[in-house]
Amino acid sequence: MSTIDMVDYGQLPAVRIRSADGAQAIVTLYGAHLVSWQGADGAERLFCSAASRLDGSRAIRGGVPVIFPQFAERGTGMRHGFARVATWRVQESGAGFAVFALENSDLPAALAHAWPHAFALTLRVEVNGAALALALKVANTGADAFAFSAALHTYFLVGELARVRIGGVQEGALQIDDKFDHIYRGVDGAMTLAGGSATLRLAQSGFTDAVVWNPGALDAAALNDMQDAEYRRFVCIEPALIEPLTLAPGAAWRGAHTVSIEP
Ligand SMILES: O=P(O)(O)OC[C@H]1O[C@H](O)[C@H](O)[C@@H](O)[C@@H]1O
Repeated sequence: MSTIDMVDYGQLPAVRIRSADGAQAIVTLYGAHLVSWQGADGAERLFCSAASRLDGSRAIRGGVPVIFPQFAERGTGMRHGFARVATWRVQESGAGFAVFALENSDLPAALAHAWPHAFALTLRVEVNGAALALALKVANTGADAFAFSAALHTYFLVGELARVRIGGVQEGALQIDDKFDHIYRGVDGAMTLAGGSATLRLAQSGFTDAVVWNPGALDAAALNDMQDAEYRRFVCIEPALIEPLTLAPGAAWRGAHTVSIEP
């Protein structure tokens, strides 16, 4: 069986993508937010907070938020941009994949007003046995250039934060035990994440940077959409394009993120 169907995720309509070999992903239309990914082994690989709102009133805490057109507070617009709080459409689907789309004309007036550019975003989500492939495309469909940043703010589920080892971002493995927030610039090779139920191999293209983030105990306690102890259950490794890129009219940019489960 290889199909997509509509399911509810909390109060949010979502698309479930299944591959013939038993992998599956769930993506809410709110944010084109990948909230669950399981390889054919049936193990969940993404963290989603039990305290997250799932009603469209604020961004989902976990999964893979799509960050566009600004990263964090590096800009004058909404923190981490509006893509994660906008409602996307299903543009296409097939064996083990779906493509989600968002254009400026889909935005509520207030958001469209605050970022008055003509754009077309697509996010392609594909799963098969032991791999997840995400591809974000940003196209300038207007008559004027615009600048944007983007990221796929992936929350990986781990067994215990202190046992996590991240390879490929620095000399030797990176270990984290509490608050950590760092942008690694010019990341081009593969990264690895050990500390979940299997080692994951991460690769990215188009995205020039990788952000590694965990709020740590104090900041997690201050977040009202995360339970206090949950910070020990995830690490964010985010393919990112931090420095704003200027896109000419008619031009497009593509960023890809693939995650493979090591046997
Ligand atoms: O709470 P959010 O708006 O989802 O942001 C969560 C985090 O995102 C990124 O990883 C940033 O580097 C962090 O500084 C930020 O705290």
